[in-house]
Amino acid sequence: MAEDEAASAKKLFSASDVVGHASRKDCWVVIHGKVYDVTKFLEDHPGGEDVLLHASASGDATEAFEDVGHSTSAISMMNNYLIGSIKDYVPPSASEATTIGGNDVPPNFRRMPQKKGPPAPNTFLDFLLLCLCSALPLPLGTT
Ligand code: HEM
Repeated sequence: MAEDEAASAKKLFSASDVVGHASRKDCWVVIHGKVYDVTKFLEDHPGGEDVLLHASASGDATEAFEDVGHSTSAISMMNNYLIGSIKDYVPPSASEATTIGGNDVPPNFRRMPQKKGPPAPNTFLDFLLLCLCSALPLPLGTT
């Protein structure tokens, strides 16, 4: 039946559940809202254990994982380490500054950089033009 699905759904974790599993003896990574226990994979990971530990400590390894451009065989290997998924997962693309469970900042509290709009380009020119126009005498009745 849907045993595969049930197996891959596994446990539901909250963002804070995954905090504190970033050591050589206990290393979880969160990728696309799924939680992987890669402790046993650390030594075998072709990219090295340090990147996994670092990605684990960052709270959400999705971007780091995607940046590497893992092969399809790497992606299919991931199932071996799947232990569950994150409840109410907020993808990192929704906020670059937020890390899941990184520091107890709620996902909807984001410090987005305030983008300043460009200054109005012709304000000064408008001003000059106004001065010029009001300084010019109107040539009325000069015929
Ligand atoms: C369960 C999770 C992961 C699995 C199963 C996995 C598996 C693999 C595999 C099989 C490779 C060899 C190249 C390939 O086939 O694509 C690889 C390379 C690599 N992985 Fe991972 N990986 C995982 C997570 C991560 C994470 C979270 C990072 C974080 C940055 C990472 C960084 C790298 C790097 C830097 C390489 C080396 C790429 C290269 O030398 O070209 N991996 N990984």
